[in-house]
Amino acid sequence: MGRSEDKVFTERLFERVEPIWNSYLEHPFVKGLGDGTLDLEKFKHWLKQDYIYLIEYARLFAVGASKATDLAMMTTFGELLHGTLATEMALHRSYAAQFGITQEELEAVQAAEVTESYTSYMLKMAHQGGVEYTIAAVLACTWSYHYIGEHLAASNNNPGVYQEWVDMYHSPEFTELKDDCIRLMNEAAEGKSEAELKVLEEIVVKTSYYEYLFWDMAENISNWPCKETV
Ligand SMILES: Cc1ncc(C[n+]2csc(CCO)c2C)c(N)n1
Repeated sequence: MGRSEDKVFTERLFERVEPIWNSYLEHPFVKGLGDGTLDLEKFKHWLKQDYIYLIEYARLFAVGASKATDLAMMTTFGELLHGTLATEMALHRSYAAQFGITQEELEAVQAAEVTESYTSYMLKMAHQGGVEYTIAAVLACTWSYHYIGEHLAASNNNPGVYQEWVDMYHSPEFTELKDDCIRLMNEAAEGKSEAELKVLEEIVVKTSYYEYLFWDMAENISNWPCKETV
């Protein structure tokens, strides 16, 4: 019998999500980031929505810390929480300032449909299960951005005004955060039944699809269709 437990869990996950993540690399928004041709208005929309996304995402690490099964895991969640609130959100604030968007404006942004749906889904899963659900919910986000950052840095294109973006997501600090998430996932998967692993796998697949929808939302500068009339 072929036992999938013989493979490290995240290797199995990667095989499942690789085609989805490769589709990000073909997405016009991501391509535009990589070669510097991305329309600034689209980037500003992404930035504002991502700021809201990160606030909700940071809550997930707090849920993870509260559900952690040992002190080392709790510490890792604390570091991930700090990394998001301090490092990543600071880059967003600095980009925003560069483009004339104030911090007050950033905080007043209304979540677009995808932002709300994606963050609500992750938080729902995190609250529903043990700590492994939280880890599965955050994994695609952290890992797929690193995947994109690495790919864009390796291509010989010039990201221009988006250089800092590319640099951040494959920087040693972010590589470490991504590796922490992978390690947490494999530790949490240890000893789980195939049925339990399947549930975790579906969370990673679904969040990977949400990541694609998030790129689409930014590319199309979409928000709730009624926003102009309310
Ligand atoms: C939609 C969306 N998905 C993923 C990330 C990337 N990201 C979010 S938190 C984190 C780790 C620690 O800050 C990383 C890499 C993003 N910014 N926006």
